[in-house]
Amino acid sequence: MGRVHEYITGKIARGEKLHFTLVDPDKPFTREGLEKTAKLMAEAGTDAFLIGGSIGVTPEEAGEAAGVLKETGLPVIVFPGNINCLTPRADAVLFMVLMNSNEPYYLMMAQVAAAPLVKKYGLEPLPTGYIVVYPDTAVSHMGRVQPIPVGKPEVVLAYALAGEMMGFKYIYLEAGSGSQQTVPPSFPAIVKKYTGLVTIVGGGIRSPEQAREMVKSGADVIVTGTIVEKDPELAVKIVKAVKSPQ
Ligand SMILES: CC(C)=CCC/C(C)=C/CC/C(C)=C/CC/C(C)=C/COP(=O)(O)OP(=O)(O)O
Ligand SMILES: O=P(O)(O)OC[C@@H](O)CO
Ligand SMILES: [Mg+2]
Repeated sequence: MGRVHEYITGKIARGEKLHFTLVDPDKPFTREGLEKTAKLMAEAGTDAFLIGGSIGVTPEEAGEAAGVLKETGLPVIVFPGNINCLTPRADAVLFMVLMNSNEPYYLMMAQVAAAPLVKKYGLEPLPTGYIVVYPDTAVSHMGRVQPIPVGKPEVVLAYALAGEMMGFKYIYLEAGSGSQQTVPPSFPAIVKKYTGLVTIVGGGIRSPEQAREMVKSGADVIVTGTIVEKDPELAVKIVKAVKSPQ
């Protein structure tokens, strides 16, 4: 596997928990504003930047955001809502299958459309099973998601096992950006117990306590986006909670 995968799994092997900062290049940003946020999050200890959005990202915006974020020296990973988010200025891409989608495009055709571009751009693909738990977010709407029953962690485990058997290295348990609730802690817990997948958890994490709970439940990587936009100082506290859960 490539350098970004080595970077992530190396940290996990050393017992670290990771934090990724999500930047949506569709949200209006100035170079100065983004530089400031990137610097703040990098100094707090975030481990990488994700760039992407469900709707409206132009390749130019993705490229500009990647260029600014790369100045921190941290990896920049595309988190694609679609192929429009791909940019050669990033280091890697979460090469995702939206496993609980009812839409063939998100199960195979997005990947077919993306693969030649990922190759041409020289992006490192990080093979990822993406599971969106709740309805009522941009991602669940765009992705035609079949929600996961919250009281049934064994359902999420079955997806994770299937993903692992197909060769994925990452599983992303997503509540949805801006969600009112996080994914149930029982989800990362069961995935961590029975698979060797790198477990990424995101959506609705707005406090250090929630982040700590996810990490203690087994999440390897915590993603925050909305809170970084709304309250960067609180986002810094969340990073610190991830980095030293107790
Ligand atoms: C392999 C490639 C290139 C693409 C795969 C494409 C797939 C499977 C996409 C899954 C469906 C999807 C729409 C994912 C979006 C994930 C994402 C970047 C979410 C970021 O948050 P937003 O949904 O933009 O949140 P806001 O509503 O807060 O802007
Ligand atoms: O914006 P928030 O709610 O932090 O969600 C982050 C990420 O998991 C969204 O895809
Ligand atoms: Mg968005």
